[in-house]
Amino acid sequence: MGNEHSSPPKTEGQVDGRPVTFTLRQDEKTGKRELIWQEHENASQGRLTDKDIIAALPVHAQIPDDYSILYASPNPSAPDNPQASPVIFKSLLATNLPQPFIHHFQPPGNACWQLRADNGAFPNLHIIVSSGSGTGQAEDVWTQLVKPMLQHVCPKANAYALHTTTSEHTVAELAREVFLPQANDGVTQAIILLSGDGGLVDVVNTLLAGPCSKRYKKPNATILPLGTGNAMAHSVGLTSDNTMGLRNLLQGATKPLPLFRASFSPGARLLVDEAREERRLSDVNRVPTVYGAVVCSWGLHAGLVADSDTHEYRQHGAERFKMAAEEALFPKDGSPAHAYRGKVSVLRPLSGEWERVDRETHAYVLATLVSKLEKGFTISPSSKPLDGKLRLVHFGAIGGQGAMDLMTKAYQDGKHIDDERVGYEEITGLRIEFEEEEARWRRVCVDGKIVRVEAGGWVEVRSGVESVLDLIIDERT
Ligand SMILES: Nc1ncnc2c1ncn2[C@@H]1O[C@H](COP(=O)(O)OP(=O)(O)OP(=O)(O)O)[C@@H](O)[C@H]1O
Repeated sequence: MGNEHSSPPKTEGQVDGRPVTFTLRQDEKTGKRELIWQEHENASQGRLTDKDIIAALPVHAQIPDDYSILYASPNPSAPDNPQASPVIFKSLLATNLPQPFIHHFQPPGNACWQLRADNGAFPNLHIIVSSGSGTGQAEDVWTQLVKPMLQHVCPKANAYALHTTTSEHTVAELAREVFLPQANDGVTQAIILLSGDGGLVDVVNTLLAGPCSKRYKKPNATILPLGTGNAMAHSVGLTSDNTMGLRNLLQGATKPLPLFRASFSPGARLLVDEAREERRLSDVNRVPTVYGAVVCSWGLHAGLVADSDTHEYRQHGAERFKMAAEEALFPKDGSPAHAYRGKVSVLRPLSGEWERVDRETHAYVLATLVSKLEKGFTISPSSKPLDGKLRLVHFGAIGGQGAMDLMTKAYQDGKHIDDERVGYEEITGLRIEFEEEEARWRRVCVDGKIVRVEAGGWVEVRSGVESVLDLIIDERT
């Protein structure tokens, strides 16, 4: 009793039928676990680290000592092929594992996988493989990781619908033709999205575009980090291990996905196909509207997302944002970084009054529901996963170097918010009235989509939109 240095748990067991001795090590500082097994029949040792493990699942109620350990293993082809899945699915059968290992890696009672079998009926399971997201890894991640895992865990593995995108419209069409009518009919649906934030936003906007019936049943969705920024995936913590979101899928529970509404003046247009084409936005009560779950911005952020959304830039993955930021802050013609002209007003919690931000020019105006916009870029350190709080980050035209310094601090765990030049607060509304002649300075980013507002136009963002989708997240991470 009271022995602080007790030896790590050990058991005699089997791996795939071969006798072994298991040892479960836990790092005192990080708390991370490692399962090591020593084979009895030869001198070889096997090991699995915490970050690679997807789940430990009981094999059968009548053989309580047997567990399948599902894990992700590095893909040897990945270093030479940007479209290859970084990891592949593997499993092993383990008998008599140390109890603390089972306790930690067996999905908890409220885990979503079980929850989805509502009233004993299996949900309508949809897999969306977004071939145009990120650097194009989604198809290989499906083949090498998600599909074999589903076949392993799901006895009705063939009872899913696989949808591979063929155009930028695929996800919205699917949501309009299948997800919305089924949700309105009260059908339980689970959606596994192999895409970036864009896939999620397309689903949400389509679910909100039609009328909701009284029987509306929110679909469950889970996202794998296969886009460029993957803001949602990074912000809810599902990239903190090596399983590409599969641990989250098997171990997480559902939580409503908070949304904001961005309403625009009548001339606002969505820019598509590298801004070669423009489209009208959907009207909500005759007001052009886009819903978002991640970010609405104007200024530097919107500009660099828009400028880097080309085939050429996309090949650079998340680097594309840094490359475009460099060009925006230090223009090649030697001119200074742009000072964006417009009136910015905010609505604060518990206040019914719009209050003007006391500044005529701006460099960065960004309202967000999440903490990270890309890996390591902590734009809103106070945001907790799916807390539903809209937060504003803003600063004035402080020159290219000043803005670059603040962005660098955002990569240091969000230290920019301690800088006195940065405004950071919780809001419930944001309104921008644009005072720019040139169209490129009137571009607004909503979750990666770019909306160009007409001269003299405006955008108004409000939090607190009723959720239409539940996201699966593992809050223990
Ligand atoms: N086969 C395809 N052909 C054309 N466009 C596609 C195709 N598949 C997906 N798209 C479009 O590509 C875009 C990809 O967006 P998504 O957000 O998923 O990835 P991303 O922009 O790389 O990542 P993030 O938003 O996380 O930075 C979406 O607009 C989607 O509609």
